[in-house]
Amino acid sequence: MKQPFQYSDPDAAITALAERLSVAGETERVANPIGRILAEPIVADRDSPAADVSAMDGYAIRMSDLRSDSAVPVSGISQAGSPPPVMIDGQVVRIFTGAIIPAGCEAVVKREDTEELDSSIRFLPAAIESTVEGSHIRRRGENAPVGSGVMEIGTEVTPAVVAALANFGCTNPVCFRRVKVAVLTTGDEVVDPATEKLEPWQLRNSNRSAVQAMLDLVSLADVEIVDHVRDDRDSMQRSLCSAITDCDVVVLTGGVSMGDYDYVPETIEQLGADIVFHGLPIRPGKPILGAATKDGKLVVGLPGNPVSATINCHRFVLPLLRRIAGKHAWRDTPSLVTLTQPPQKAIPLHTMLLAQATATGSAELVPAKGSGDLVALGRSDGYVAVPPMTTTTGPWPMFRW
Ligand SMILES: Nc1nc2c(c(=O)[nH]1)N[C@H]1C(S)=C(S)[C@@H](COP(=O)(O)OP(=O)(O)OC[C@H]3O[C@@H](n4cnc5c(N)ncnc54)[C@H](O)[C@@H]3O)O[C@H]1N2
Ligand code: MOO
Repeated sequence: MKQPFQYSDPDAAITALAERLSVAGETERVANPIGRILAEPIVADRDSPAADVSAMDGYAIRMSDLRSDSAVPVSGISQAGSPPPVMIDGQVVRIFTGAIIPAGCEAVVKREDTEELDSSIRFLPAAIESTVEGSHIRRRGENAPVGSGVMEIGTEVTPAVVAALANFGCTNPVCFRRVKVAVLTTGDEVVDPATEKLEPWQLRNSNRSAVQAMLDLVSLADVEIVDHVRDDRDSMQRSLCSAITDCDVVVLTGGVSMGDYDYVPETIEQLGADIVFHGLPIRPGKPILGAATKDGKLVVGLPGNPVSATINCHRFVLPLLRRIAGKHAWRDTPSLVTLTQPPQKAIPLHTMLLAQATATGSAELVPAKGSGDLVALGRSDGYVAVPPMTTTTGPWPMFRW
């Protein structure tokens, strides 16, 4: 670990590492694109809306018929799903939301602004006062004219995007391929979570579960390799070498600090990757390591302590993964929260404190004994990032799991 730190804050370190990474190139057509990143711009295949349509249930009128002294006959119906009727001079057409505006119609009057008689209507004062030319008419192409850009390359496909794509007939867009990830945990003391009988010097592998679960949630990654590496140089070299060869991203946990068996940093360098930072002014996670291979693959060495590994996987790996996956807006956009009580100690590090959301814009710190406290981790909704030497309640950014 280098002191002084190469970067003064986590965002600067993330940016420096991001600049060294290769962004997704390969693409594929995807039938269920939710959570994926568009690799082609989506263009309107027709005007949206495709014709002038009514925004209300009511009556299609000519402005010259808008009078309060006598009833106006209703001569036809325009309903969604059918072509419109011809509009006869001096008569109105009953129209429904989404139905096509008949030729000659200049405005739509809401049904509740009329008195409906047997085969005619009277306009109520509200209609006379508020109706102007174009009232309640959605114009052809006002959302997007045919041929215009609807969605850009690099957009993440959310349910809202799926709706927009469906509207333009795009059900299987071209997306960037998923990012291949290797998850390597380390440590002779670490055993499989299913192990029932453990010695006091053993502990269950919670980092593997945390990292894998986090990657499963983002839909951008395929975890191709999950490996546990013993604390010896050869095993580390073998595992890391095949992980770097087969995957775009390698996430390691443990073995990055100053211990005699912390082989991660030297092995990363031996395999030809450049260490962009090793050690940052953050807590938890001071020994974190970020590296990039010559061909732009990402290698992150997360500190082994479970709270540190989990928080820093979220803080560092996820945004960089989104970047590699081709997402345009890859950085986190945490919302601001005010803490219900101030942090207890001012320390000269960027601190990430486990927290529970209590209400919109407010969060409570989860009491934690340190970065091995998995109970506190499990009770948290995320973490709040507090700048160095700060004991005020914020508002500070809250990152949610
Ligand atoms: N001399 C120094 N010692 C340490 C420093 C330092 O700056 N100077 N930093 C401390 C900090 S902060 C952390 S965090 C740890 C990180 O150390 P490592 O990344 O080398 O992690 P390990 O030593 O391998 O493990 C730490 C801790 O976490 C447990 N662990 C490891 N892997 C797992 C896993 N997969 N699941 C659950 N728990 C795991 C491990 O048993 C240890 O208890 O270094 C400090 N030391
Ligand atoms: O990353 Mo460490 O968790 O600050 O103990």
